Amino acid sequence: MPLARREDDLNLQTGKMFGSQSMAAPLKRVLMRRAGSAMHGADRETWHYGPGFDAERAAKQHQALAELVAASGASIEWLDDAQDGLADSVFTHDPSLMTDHGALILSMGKALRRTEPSLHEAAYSRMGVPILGRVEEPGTVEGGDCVWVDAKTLAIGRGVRTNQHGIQQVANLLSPLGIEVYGYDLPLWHGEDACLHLMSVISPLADDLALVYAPLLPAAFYQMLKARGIKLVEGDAEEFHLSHGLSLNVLPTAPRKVIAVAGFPKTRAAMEAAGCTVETFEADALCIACEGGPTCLTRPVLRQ
Ligand SMILES: NC(=[NH2+])NCCC[C@H](N)C(=O)O
Repeated sequence: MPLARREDDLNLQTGKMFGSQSMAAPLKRVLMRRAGSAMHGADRETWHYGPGFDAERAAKQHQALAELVAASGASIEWLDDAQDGLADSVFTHDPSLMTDHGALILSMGKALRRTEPSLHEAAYSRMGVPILGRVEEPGTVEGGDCVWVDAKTLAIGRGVRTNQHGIQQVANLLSPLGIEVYGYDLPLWHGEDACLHLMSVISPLADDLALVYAPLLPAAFYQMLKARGIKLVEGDAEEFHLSHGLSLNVLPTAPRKVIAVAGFPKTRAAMEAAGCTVETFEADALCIACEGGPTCLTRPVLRQ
């Protein structure tokens, strides 16, 4: 029996438990890690966190995000909760990527995060999610650099966190599945220690709609989005700068239903004018201080 038929039969029997080659299809299952333990005692300078970082408030803000995610109908799978000093492991978007055929275990560009992919691999093995492949050193790819433009097209930002070796490995793993992988150069922006991912400058809101900060988008990526008829909503420039880019980091729980960081009314109004429903949570201590927003704090396992 062809593989696709066998998978369909299995899904009918068991209910689909993983798979996602879309950025905005309804979120059904997601991997997260509690901030209370992981960020406990984190040293601001070591992690490149801003002066607003406060581990206790970050934990509360993370809890508020988890409540919004759960209320959207997604079930949350928690990574092992431990005070292992891996403060950035709360940003579960980055160490792995989901496909309809299983998870890709990635390889981190930020040295302090190198061991995080093994936490994801352990969680997937517990959850029964197959591993499609692994990115190996010297290749690096972080999930925040990966954007599904559609189910057959993956865009990857090449920058401080993701290199050409890594992009080539992902292309080798995905091209037998009929998926095209495109690499796009990112600017250096605030330097090698700061976090600028491809997802820092775009948040898909639906299959045909995305929130962008166009001045920092790779030009060829911008042209691809336009050529594919994806409508672009411009995030307000001042709010983008004030928030260190977090005003743009928006998590869709379904097409045009999103969770955003509170405090950026112009960006919110632009999304609402494009037909989106926007929920927000306070995230100064967790997101703005630590360079990662609601998309970064979630690794979708099943979107359908
Ligand atoms: N997907 C993301 N944008 N993740 C943000 C990660 C933030 C984290 N502090 C880091 O520097 O790695």
